[in-house]
Amino acid sequence: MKTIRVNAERPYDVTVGHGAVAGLADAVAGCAKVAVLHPPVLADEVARWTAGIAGEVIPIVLPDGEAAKTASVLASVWEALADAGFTRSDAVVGVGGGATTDLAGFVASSWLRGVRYVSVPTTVLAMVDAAVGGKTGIDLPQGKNLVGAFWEPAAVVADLDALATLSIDELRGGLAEMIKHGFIADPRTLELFEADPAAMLDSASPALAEAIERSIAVKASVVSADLREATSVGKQVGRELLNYGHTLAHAIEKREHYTWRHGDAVAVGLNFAATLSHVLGHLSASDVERHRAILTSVGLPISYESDAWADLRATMNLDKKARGDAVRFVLLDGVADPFIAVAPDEAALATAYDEITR
Ligand SMILES: NC(=O)c1ccc[n+]([C@@H]2O[C@H](COP(=O)([O-])OP(=O)(O)OC[C@H]3O[C@@H](n4cnc5c(N)ncnc54)[C@H](O)[C@@H]3O)[C@@H](O)[C@H]2O)c1
Ligand SMILES: O=C(O)C(=O)C[C@@H](O)[C@H](O)[C@H](O)COP(=O)(O)O
Ligand SMILES: [Zn+2]
Repeated sequence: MKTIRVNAERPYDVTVGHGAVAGLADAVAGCAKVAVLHPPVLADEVARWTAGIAGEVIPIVLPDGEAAKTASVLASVWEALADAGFTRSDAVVGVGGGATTDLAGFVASSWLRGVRYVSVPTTVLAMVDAAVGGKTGIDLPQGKNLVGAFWEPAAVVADLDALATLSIDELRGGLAEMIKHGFIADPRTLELFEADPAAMLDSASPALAEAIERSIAVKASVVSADLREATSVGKQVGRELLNYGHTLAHAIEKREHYTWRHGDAVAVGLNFAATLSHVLGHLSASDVERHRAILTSVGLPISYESDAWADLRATMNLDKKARGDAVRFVLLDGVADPFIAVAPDEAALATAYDEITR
């Protein structure tokens, strides 16, 4: 078992390892009621994992996956909490993938203006990224994660045993964020992928466990330094760093009406961001090729539709990094050497997109 400290506004621990969920009862000790939000597929696990909780457990079943991140689901959970007489001595727990933890965290941030929140991520993506760092929220038809709050968990419990039931496609989606962490901050992660891509697709492999721990450490370190994502400037890159690949990824997700896996969209977005870095004269061609090789070695997509650029470019204007009508990208000069590009040349953007189309 490993404990990784997040030292932002309200310090908390991420506990990661086989059997970590045994720590859940302690994380909600003293809470009279514990609302446990989860997708239908995890009902049995939730019953087992919450059996040792002293307070009253109130399971709330959410729609599966991204369908949970809507205003109507949010409102329905608020009403369930009201009906249950949920007060400030109670706690919200999110058990599931990143969609569940994003919604559950937002519920906790907004109920009575904020109650205790504990995150129990059950996908690779949620363990290494979504459950850590306090970004919560929902989607709108107009754009991804457009409504939300920063609300830090009191604890994150990442039990690697939970990954045993995850489909290979969902596991793979999480690898995209890990590869992102590798390129922005941790070359050793890239070496782990290059040494044994198949091990990264095996939920029980020690190599995946090591890479997950490294990835959580990257995320913890970045959000500890800049929880609220202050505007980054040039080579001074704070939390916006974690948005590498996401400007295009979120536009694809919106275009696909949130039916694409986030991780798959991020994989395409990483290829785009690397290619754009190269087109603008920064990243070397071999480093772009390294992105493509690692992403494809684990079966992630790197291309998107050739006729979609105008639509995707328009959506980017609502990206949260944009300021006024200046769209901004996290780009790389090299591995672990990021910078912020403000309003890059439109022709360069189109050229880079053209290079990643199928
Ligand atoms: N807040 C953040 O910092 C942050 C970071 C990255 C991603 N995100 C968000 O996370 C979401 C993506 O998360 P995700 O990839 O985990 O998707 P997800 O939450 O939709 O989960 C993927 C699927 O796996 C199922 N599942 C979850 N755990 C399982 C398990 N142990 N066994 C079997 N099935 C299981 C879910 O029911 C779902 O069908 C997106 O909404 C993205 O925007 C947020
Ligand atoms: O934690 C962050 O900050 C990130 O950017 C991590 C991303 O992987 C994640 O998808 C996040 O939800 C995107 O944030 P957004 O502010 O662009 O919606
Ligand atoms: Zn992401």
